[in-house]
Amino acid sequence: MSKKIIAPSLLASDFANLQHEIEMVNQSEADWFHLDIMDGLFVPNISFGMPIVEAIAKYAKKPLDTHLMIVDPDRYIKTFADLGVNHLTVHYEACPHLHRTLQAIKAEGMKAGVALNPHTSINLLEDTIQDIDIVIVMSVNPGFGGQSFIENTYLKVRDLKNLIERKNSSALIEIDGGVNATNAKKLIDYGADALVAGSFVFKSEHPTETIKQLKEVIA
Ligand SMILES: O=C(CO)[C@@H](O)[C@H](O)COP(=O)(O)O
Repeated sequence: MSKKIIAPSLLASDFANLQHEIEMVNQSEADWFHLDIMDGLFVPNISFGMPIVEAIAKYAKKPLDTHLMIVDPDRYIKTFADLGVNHLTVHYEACPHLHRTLQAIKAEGMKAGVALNPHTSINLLEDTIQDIDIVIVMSVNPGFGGQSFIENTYLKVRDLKNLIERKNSSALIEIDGGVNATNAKKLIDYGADALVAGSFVFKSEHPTETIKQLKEVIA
């Protein structure tokens, strides 16, 4: 069975101690860094941009899994590649030419991801799933950390897994929003490969131990 992945979201970290938070993830059993880029247009919140991604890239020793919650993401594909990002995920809802966008991400040497809002059907990936490396299934409405997990996500993950198998795609399924030690195992059982965890990790008393706990739960 392939290794299951935990990706702490730095959105919930202490930005005043960012280097310390990055080192914590470096030293932990986490697999990826998850970076949430929000523009205040696609989502009603602004998070952080290029200078912070550059600072993170300087210290991070694990892949940078970057989730663009922005309109017109094509404008910044090369910039993120130059900053050292490994996975670049765009929103289905923000890409009128999704196939072209995926090719452009891959041409820059990054894994190409597509994120689906809670209202967006997995069936819309029928014609692109073979070109996708990662599908982020949003289990909250994007824009904020610390929200409650949407229960319908389990069935969506199951249906997406079926689509991936039916189409012989190698896409990984990543779940983002409200992930904790209670829902993690069930998400993996329904077909998830990677789990993003923000508040559950960074707001806990011992983040390294919390990451270890998540890894054990999904092993
Ligand atoms: O993309 C997003 C929110 O839009 C997520 O990555 C959250 O940052 C996850 O945070 P928690 O729900 O785990 O606190």
